[in-house]
Amino acid sequence: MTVHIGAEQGQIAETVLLPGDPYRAEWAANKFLSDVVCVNKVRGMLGFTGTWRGNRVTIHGSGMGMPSLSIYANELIRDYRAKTLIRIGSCGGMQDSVKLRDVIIAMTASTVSTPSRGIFKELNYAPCADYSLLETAVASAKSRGVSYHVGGIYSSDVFYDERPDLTNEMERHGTLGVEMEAAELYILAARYGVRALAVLTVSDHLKTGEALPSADRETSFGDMVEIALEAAFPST
Ligand SMILES: O=P(O)(O)O[C@H]1O[C@H](CO)[C@@H](O)[C@H]1O
Ligand SMILES: O=c1cc[nH]c(=O)[nH]1
Repeated sequence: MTVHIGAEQGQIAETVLLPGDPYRAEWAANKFLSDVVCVNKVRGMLGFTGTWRGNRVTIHGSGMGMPSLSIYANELIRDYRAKTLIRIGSCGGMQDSVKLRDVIIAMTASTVSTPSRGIFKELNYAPCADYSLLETAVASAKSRGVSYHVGGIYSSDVFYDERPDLTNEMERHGTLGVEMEAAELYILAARYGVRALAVLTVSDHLKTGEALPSADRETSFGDMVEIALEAAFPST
């Protein structure tokens, strides 16, 4: 057990899928995994371990925002020895070409700040996805025939943005979407020598104002879950 995760040693798999929403973790575990066991309930941040095509997988909520993700990712990596961490999140679309329910596979994540800012000081570190996960996720998205995009996203510290000037610059520089966790996940993965990726589904759009209801964010993003699983366990 750790401060924030009640699982016993051995109850967390080496591969962990990380939705922000703990109820999405519960939905995805019950829908896609077999032999599912709930391994964490501390603070309502649900985690489940099961198997997918014979491979052990944990699906665990990360909460919203990089400080929360950082707590869970640190404990999963340092205390439970997680080796592959894939965020399965919702995001806001930032380009006209990006539509509601499209999948975004995040190559890199820009930020204003992260919990690691204190370490990097004046350095603008470029957080990036693990290439092997990225490559297999793209192949999976392609073979599933979903509408997907690969490129840079923005990991924001705020959901309610007060800096439209920055949003404009982000859009102008091709940023595909905005969410709130991937950059710190990529940084922690680099620090501890593990693999990370973020596969996102567009739940709303900054330019059109469209938005999916919260029930859809919780339970309707199956393609991104299967893309994440296929990325972690590519069939050879
Ligand atoms: O749907 P999740 O995975 O929580 O991701 C997005 O949704 C939350 C904001 O509503 C933030 O956590 C953001 O990153
Ligand atoms: O962080 C997020 C997630 C979804 N949509 C947004 O606009 N921001």
